[in-house]
Amino acid sequence: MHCWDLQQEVEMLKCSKVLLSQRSIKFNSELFTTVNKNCKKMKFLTQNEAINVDMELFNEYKFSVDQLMELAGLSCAHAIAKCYPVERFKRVLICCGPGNNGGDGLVCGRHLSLMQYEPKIYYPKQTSKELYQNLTHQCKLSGIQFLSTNPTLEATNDCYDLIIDALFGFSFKPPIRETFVPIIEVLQKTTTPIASIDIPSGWDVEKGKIDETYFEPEMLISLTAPKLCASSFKGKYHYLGGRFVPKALQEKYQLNLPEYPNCDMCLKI
Ligand SMILES: [K+]
Repeated sequence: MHCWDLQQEVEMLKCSKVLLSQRSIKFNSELFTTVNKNCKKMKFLTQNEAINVDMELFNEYKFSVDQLMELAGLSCAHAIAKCYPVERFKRVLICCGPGNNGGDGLVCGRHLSLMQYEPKIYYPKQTSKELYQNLTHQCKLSGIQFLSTNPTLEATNDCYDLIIDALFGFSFKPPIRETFVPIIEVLQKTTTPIASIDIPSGWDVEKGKIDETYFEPEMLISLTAPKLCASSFKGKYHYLGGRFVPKALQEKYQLNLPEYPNCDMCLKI
């Protein structure tokens, strides 16, 4: 990828009146940003903004959790399949947390199994809510095995080609509670690539890597819009998923999302 000065690039686009549907630009050596077709920088959300967008989708737009989770999990499965082809990354471990991020992981697993992957799920803190019970039931009937103990470092290195991190999303508040410390420690040391859903688990939603408990995923799939911590993501693949935000809501929060190509569920940013 070329190094560009953002301002110069925007000026150039303005002058030449070229409309580009999306463009990834690397500037200041590390920080990636994307400019939409109106040359506006995509917004990276604070934790409160992410929670407010979420609440508005449910309260004002009357979406149900099931609806959005299905689309979010499906978009993650599509993004993963683009970067990790099933021929080489068949054996997938999905680590699911207690909230909606974990639910996205369950949905993603079901879709990956339909795409011929062989996922297994580690889901240490299950809830009795009907939605999660149903998602778990669907995974089991799809032939997905649930692990009863924390996977060891050796198992993650030898028995899996890819790990999906669906432990925590935008509601995470550090520090990591006891139940999840062992799996986070394994994720820090494993040599198997990790794809994180929405937030790399353990990262502060806004400040990113604030203590030694963090791991570096190879892939990040930001849902709805990237959160502030995504600006310090250094992995190979950053995707946007969750193509369900109505235009009016995008405008209200000035998300400046890039255009998704055609009917794709996800977009490389
Ligand atoms: K996550």
